[in-house]
Amino acid sequence: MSSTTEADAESVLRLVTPSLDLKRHKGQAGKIAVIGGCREYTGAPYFAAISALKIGADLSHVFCTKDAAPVIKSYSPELIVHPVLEESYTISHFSEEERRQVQEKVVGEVEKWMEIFDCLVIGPGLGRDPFLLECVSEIMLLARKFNVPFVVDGDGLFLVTNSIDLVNSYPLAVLTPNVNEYKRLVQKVMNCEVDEENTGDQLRSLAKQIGGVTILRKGKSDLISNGEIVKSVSIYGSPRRCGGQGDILSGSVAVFLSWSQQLISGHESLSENPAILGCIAASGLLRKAASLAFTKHKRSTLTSDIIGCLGESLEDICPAS
Ligand SMILES: NC(=O)C1=CN([C@@H]2O[C@H](COP(=O)(O)OP(=O)(O)OC[C@H]3O[C@@H](n4cnc5c(N)ncnc54)[C@H](O)[C@@H]3O)[C@@H](O)[C@H]2O)[C@@H](O)CC1
Ligand SMILES: Nc1ncnc2c1ncn2[C@@H]1O[C@H](COP(=O)(O)OP(=O)(O)OP(=O)(O)O)[C@@H](O)[C@H]1O
Ligand SMILES: [Mg+2]
Repeated sequence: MSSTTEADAESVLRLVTPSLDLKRHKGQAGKIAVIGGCREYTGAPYFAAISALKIGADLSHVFCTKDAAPVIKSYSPELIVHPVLEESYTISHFSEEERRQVQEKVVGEVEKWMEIFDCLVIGPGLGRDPFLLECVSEIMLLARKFNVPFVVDGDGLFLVTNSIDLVNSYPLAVLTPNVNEYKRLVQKVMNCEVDEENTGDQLRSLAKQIGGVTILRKGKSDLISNGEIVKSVSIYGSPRRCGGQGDILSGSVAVFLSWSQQLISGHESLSENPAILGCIAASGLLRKAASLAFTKHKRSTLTSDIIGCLGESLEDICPAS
């Protein structure tokens, strides 16, 4: 029997979005890092990182490969871009020992910054290069060591599906699979097919089997579970399915999760789960922005149009003053 209940996403957005306060200094509204961006994909990490800023985070970093960095920098001077990740082709002539040194260097470059981040987004446009994914596995372990929450999306989910221990039992991990990514996750972890009749129950079992991580299953309705409760967000969005909307979502979850954590750590009476709140808020806002962008642009609506509507949509719910 399913016990999925529709979340009141607007109330959650009002609850977790901090007021703009002149006493606050740079950084207090959130420092986010996206781990992603390779030769093929530069749009995805940009969409995730810029969405975080547009919603209200103070700083947004991107850790990507050397080829991707100048491209991502050229999209926006607002992003702090670190060209540190390496793909196999750049080290193909290296010995085992030299490869180990490169991996240590890559992970060291991220470690220098790890403590300052409120949340990581791991995977948008990461690609599937084996050496790069090995380094990213180490970065995930490092984030767990530092207790930094992370959102796993895109190719990060490809990595995690094949090495579930990377996220198993980490309560600060959020997975945001699309239809294909969810199917692979269910097949690998539960050894069965997606059950469209019992979506909520299956999602809850999956999250439980991965030790209580939070999963946001994207689709016609977004479904969210941490293995205990199941929430849905079904606010009308947009009929356009252009690529990149999931990237907006992953960057948004990172910001709202950080804000929820801040809120809850300051209020002992609040017992809500910050990852669940972050997912509900992000899903609600993305859908509202997608709907607004669609009323303006109809069939030509693109991901950048939706990003352009994030501010107006949030303002509608939580006015800045
Ligand atoms: N503008 C951009 O840069 C965008 C990049 N994106 C990125 O694209 C990547 C894939 O995301 P999708 O949502 O398309 O993933 P899906 O898993 O939904 O689909 C990808 C398809 O391509 C195949 N595929 C991908 N990489 C492959 C590889 N190395 N070898 C063999 N087959 C491969 C998969 O099997 C699948 O059929 C992610 O990193 C994602 O973040 C998307 O977010 C869309 C926008
Ligand atoms: N059928 C649908 N109807 C309405 N909204 C949807 C539908 N499918 C997805 N969405 C919305 O679009 C958002 C992105 O989901 P989508 O499945 O496109 O992610 P994705 O494939 O990872 O995207 P990306 O191209 O960025 O990788 C979801 O949060 C959801 O709100
Ligand atoms: Mg995606």
